[in-house]
Amino acid sequence: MHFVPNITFGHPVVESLRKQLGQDPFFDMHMMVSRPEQWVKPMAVAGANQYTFHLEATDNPGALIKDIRENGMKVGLAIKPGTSVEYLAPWANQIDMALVMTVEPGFGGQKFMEDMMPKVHWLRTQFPSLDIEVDGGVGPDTIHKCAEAGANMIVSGSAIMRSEDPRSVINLLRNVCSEAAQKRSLDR
Ligand SMILES: O=C(CO)[C@H](O)[C@H](O)COP(=O)(O)O
Repeated sequence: MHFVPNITFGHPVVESLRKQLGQDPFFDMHMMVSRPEQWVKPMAVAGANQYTFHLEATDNPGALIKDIRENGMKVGLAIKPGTSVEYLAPWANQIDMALVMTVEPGFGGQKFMEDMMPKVHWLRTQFPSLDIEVDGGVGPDTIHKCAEAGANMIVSGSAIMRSEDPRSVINLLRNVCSEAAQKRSLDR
């Protein structure tokens, strides 16, 4: 299970969830912040497994990637809808996950931007084994587009939280992604 805690709560949530959960969760911290450099150490100390920062928020992605690794975490690199995927490509071999935002960062409940799917498809074609995540407006109505484009990780907020049966929504989202990934591996 991957947890993507909201930065509003920050690293105390990581510490407290780690204590409460009787399992070993994977914490990916999606840092929708300016100056992401300043939170690497606190997140590592709090027990984060992966640190995802925005390409737009730093002048030196290479140094930040190195720092995250030296602090024992995996690296995620996110781009906003207005950022071309070509800016992410030079870093793709140095990261564990590329995150394509399918809404403007800020808040949940926004409309899924289908026109981000070519970015996902291009990344999947160029980097077949890279983890590719989509975030924003993802739910039962949009998951097929994400999975077919090549996303294997998703963030889904409102579609799950507003459902009367969150478990079945989670299962559906999971199954659609796994089936698409299986099909891709058979096609290769
Ligand atoms: O934080 C976000 C945007 O800034 C996420 O997109 C959001 O939390 C996901 O929620 P939803 O599925 O409702 O779009």
